[in-house]
Amino acid sequence: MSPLRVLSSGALAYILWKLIRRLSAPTSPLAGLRGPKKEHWLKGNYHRLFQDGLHYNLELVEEYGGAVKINALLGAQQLYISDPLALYHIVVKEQHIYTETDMFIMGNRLIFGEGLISTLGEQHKKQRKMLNPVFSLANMRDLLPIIQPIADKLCVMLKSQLPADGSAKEINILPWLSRGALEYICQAALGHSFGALDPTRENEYLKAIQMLAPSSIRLLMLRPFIPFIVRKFSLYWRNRVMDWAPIEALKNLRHVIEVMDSTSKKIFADKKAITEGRSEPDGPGGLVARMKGKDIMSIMLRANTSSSDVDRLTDAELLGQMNTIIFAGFETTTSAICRIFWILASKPDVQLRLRSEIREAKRSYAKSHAIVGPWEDVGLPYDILMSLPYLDAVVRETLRVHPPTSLLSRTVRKDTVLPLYKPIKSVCGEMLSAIAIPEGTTLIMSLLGANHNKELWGEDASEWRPERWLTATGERVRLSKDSNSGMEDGEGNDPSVSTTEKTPGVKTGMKYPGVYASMMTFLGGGRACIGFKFAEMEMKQVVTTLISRMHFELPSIPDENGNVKEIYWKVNGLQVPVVRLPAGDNTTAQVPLSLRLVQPDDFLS
Ligand code: HEM
Repeated sequence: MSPLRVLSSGALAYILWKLIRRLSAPTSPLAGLRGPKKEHWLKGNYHRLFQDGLHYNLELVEEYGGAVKINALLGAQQLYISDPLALYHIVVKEQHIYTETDMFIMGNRLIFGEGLISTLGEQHKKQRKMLNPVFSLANMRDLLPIIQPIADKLCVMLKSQLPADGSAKEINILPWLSRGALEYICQAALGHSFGALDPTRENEYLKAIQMLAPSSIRLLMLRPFIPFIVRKFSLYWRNRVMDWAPIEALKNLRHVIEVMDSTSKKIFADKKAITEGRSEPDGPGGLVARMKGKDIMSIMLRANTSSSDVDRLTDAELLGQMNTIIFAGFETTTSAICRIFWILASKPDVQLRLRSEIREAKRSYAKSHAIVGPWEDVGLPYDILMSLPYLDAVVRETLRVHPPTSLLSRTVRKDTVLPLYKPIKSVCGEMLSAIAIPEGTTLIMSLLGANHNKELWGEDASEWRPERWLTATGERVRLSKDSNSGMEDGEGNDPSVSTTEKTPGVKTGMKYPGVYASMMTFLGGGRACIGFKFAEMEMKQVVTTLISRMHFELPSIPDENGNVKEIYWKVNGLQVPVVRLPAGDNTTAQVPLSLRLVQPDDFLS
């Protein structure tokens, strides 16, 4: 029998076995909960949630409330959660019960080794303890001026494509912003440049990291098999299966892993040699010298060397953080920055107001520091950049309404009861204020549903309205103690503390347990996004640099068939911007915008 036959027969047998077991199982423990009907015998409702699922996700919450029973793959039933109290229990109070799924942890371990997204329990806690200080405000402050040249270079690359007479040109900004985000994270995380902003330079690592998400998404349907394969087959047999399997995406993924692994080992060895004084950094103008040891990897290596034996991470764990951080910080940030420019292009009044605020801040900083030259060239220091009210409101509101990651899963590790802030109606009409959940149940946390919850954000929850983050006089609203004050690790995320009714996303003392204001975009608790301050800083730096020099508009010129490009964002777990038919193919990720140099009247008068 051919390897393909063996594989497909094995997969079919596994699917049938799972289906038969599920069908013959006693009534599902979630049977009393309401939710949508199964829409596909194999995929349940999953394809509706994860493929272009914005409206489907929001309608689920609207119709069934904060806890919904959904049909998952292979006949399984899962719980879809957006209730704030339930999410607080899941990510903060009882996070040891609600852990990452085996599929997530084992899949990540195969790809990234022993990094933060591949570990659980004490090992994960130990890694967070080492890494949290690396992302401190002090380190972000130091990093910002060092990475400003990336935004400047990105600006030069885009500007060089524009007509000097001020007329507009359509540019697909996605590949440029993606290259910029890659350069940001590689320099900041590794203190290493792969020359991502130089289009003439081919680089295997860059190609590999860019191929990682698409290859993994193509293998989505194989992911449920990962725990079984990892438990039952040794590394030798897993590699043999990879060799045999006639699945292109699997071979691509293997290549990606090999390239990432060999590159990061080489950079790691060089960095370790410099940290331990066995090797000299590059010359005075070189990146290593310019970084002054402020990159995340160098800080981590120094902290590790000086830590006690019990706290020290192994080389495998340190190595595992490199690709993890780059992967976690690349696609998400690219998506968020693209979204901001798309919004600015769609709302010229917002763009003008934002540009005026930035000009004012740069001029005033230049004046107080006797900096001469065009205001556009002024790089703002961290504290000023982070405190610009309108910029902050635009970034915050974009991340709230359009969270780059919309859904995350957890497995319940022991029988438990999940309390709800707002009771839901059961199948028999009873109101439930808590749900009994048996061990082994999978939960889907809807970050999207949480960020659009009308109960907490108001009737206009799904509207993009930056003013909600501003006072009547245009200052930043006061946020709760834990929302943006360096709280990094779940402590202090109690949703009932230090909130006021005027804080966006807060009602009768209840808020979502997110690390970033009251939103769930970066999650909360011990597994919250460790890089959220870096992401916020990068987004603000790129936006201020680019809109100081360039004006962005939606495409308006019809193609040869008279069709104008309309950008549409598909919510597929991650957000994918495409151009709708007939001007586009509705599939290829792209953000074509019309760009021109800034003119004197591109400011508020
Ligand atoms: C707008 C950009 C970003 C968004 C929306 C985002 C969102 C998230 C979310 C929702 C999680 C939780 C994932 C889970 O529990 O499964 C997470 C985890 C993580 N993020 Fe981010 N992230 C962003 C940028 C970054 C950046 C720039 C970095 C690195 C510099 C980063 C590094 C990480 C890491 C290492 C984790 C795993 C944390 C852990 O498990 O302890 N992220 N991120």
